[in-house]
Amino acid sequence: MTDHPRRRARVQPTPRLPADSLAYTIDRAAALVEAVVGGKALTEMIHLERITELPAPVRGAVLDLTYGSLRDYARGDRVLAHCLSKPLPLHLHAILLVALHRLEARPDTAHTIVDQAVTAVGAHAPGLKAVANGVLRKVGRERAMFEQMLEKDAQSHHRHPNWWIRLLETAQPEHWQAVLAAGNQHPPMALRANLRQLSLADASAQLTEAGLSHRILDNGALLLDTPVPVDRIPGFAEGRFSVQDAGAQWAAQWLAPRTGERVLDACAAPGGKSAHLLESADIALTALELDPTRARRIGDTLARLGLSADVRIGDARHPEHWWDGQPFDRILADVPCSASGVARRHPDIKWLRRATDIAGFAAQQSAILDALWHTLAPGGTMLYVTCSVFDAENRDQIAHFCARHADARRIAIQGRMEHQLLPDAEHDGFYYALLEKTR
Ligand SMILES: C[S@@+](CC[C@H](N)C(=O)[O-])C[C@H]1O[C@@H](n2cnc3c(N)ncnc32)[C@H](O)[C@@H]1O
Repeated sequence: MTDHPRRRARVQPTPRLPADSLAYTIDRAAALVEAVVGGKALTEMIHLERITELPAPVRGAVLDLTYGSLRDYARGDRVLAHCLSKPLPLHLHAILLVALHRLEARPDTAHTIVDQAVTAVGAHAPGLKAVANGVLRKVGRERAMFEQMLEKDAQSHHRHPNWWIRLLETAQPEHWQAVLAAGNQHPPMALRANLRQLSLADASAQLTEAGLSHRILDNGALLLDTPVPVDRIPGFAEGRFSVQDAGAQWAAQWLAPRTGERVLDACAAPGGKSAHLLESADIALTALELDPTRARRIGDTLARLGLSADVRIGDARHPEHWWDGQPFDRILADVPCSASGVARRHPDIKWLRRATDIAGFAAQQSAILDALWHTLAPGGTMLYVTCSVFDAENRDQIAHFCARHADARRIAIQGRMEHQLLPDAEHDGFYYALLEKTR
C-alpha cells in the first residue's frame, strides 16, 4: 500500500439488493468508499449518491459503515494487498474494505457479514463471489496472524498515513500517539447556547429537561454525553442552540469584539463563528467567503438565529475587490487549512491529502494574513485560527508573519502566546494566535 492510495474513481450503479439487507448497506457504503479512494471528497459524494434521501435507519447504517471503513482504510487495504494476488475492480475492493471494517467492529456477527458482503459482490460480478468469500474467511481463520501483521505496520496500527504520522511526531513529540488515537474516535458533540435568547443556566436546564445529559466546559460550551440528531435539541429551529465544537467556541471569546466595532470574519462559511460573534456583542460584521455556494450557508445560519451581517463573496487575498477602505477593529482569520485537527469528523481527508498539500495551505494562509493586515486599524487585533495540528500552518506560520511585519505584536491569551488545542474527548484540534497592529 502506498502513502496516498489515489486511484481512478468509478462509482457503480447499485444493483438490485433488498433495501433492508446488510448487503445493500455494505454496497452503498462501498460506493462512497470507492469514490474517496478515487480522490473525491466524502461530503460531495454523500450528496451525489443521494444518501440523505435514504430512510433514516438505512442512511445511518450506510454512513456509519462508510466513516468506519475510511477510519480503518489503511488496515483493510493492507489486508487486501496481502490476500489478493491481483487487484479486484475498485468497487469490489471497496466492498471488501467495508466488510473488513465491519468484521473488526462486530466479530460476533462474522458469519452474516461474510454472507452479505459476498452477496453484494455477487450482485456485481457473480464470478468473483468465491474470491471474496475466500478472502473474508481467511481473515476470520487467521485473525491472530493478521493482527500481528497490522500491528507492525505504522499506517495500519495508527490508522493514519505515514507522512501524517511523521509530521505529528515532529510537531507533538509528547502527544503524537494520543492525537492519532483521538483522530480515530467518534467525535464529541457540543452545543453553543444563544446568550441573546437565554442564559447559560437556563440553557443547561432545558437540555436536562429534554433528557440530554451534558457538562458545561470552561468556555460555556455544552458538551453532550452522547451525540444526538439536531431535532432532539430543544428550540434548535428557533435558534436557541447551535451545534459547534467546543474548541471552536473560543474564537468569539478570544477575539472579544466590543459594541459598535467593525469586525471582519474573513473566511466565514458556514457562519458558525460569525454567528457566535454576533451573539456576543452588537457589532457591524462583514462575513467574507470565497466560495459562493458555501456563502449561502452563512445566510441560513444567521437567519435561524435571527442575526444579520454584511455577507460578501470575495477573496481575502484581494481586499481591493470587496473592502470599502474603512479599517476593521477586529479580524477573525479562520483560514483554510489541512483540517488535520478534525480528521475524525472527515476521515476521507487522511487519504485525500498529500504531504505536499501542507506547503500549499501554508502559502495560501500567509497570503491571506498579509492581505488582511492592511485592512486592520492601528491598535486593532486579528485572531488567527486553524483546525490543524501541523506546525507549518500554525506556530511556524505566525512566527514568519511576525518576522515579516514589524508592526505586529503577539498578545497573550489566558497567559499564553498561542494555543494549540489537540483533539481529545472534549474538543477538536485547533490553533489560535492573537496579533495586535501597533501602528
Ligand atoms: C475553516 S473554514 C471557515 C469556518 C467558519 N469560520 C465557521 O466557523 O463556520 C474556511 C473557509 O474559508 C473559505 N476560503 C478559502 N479560501 C478563502 C479566501 N481566499 N478568501 C475567503 N474565504 C476563503 C473556505 O471556502 C471555507 O469556507
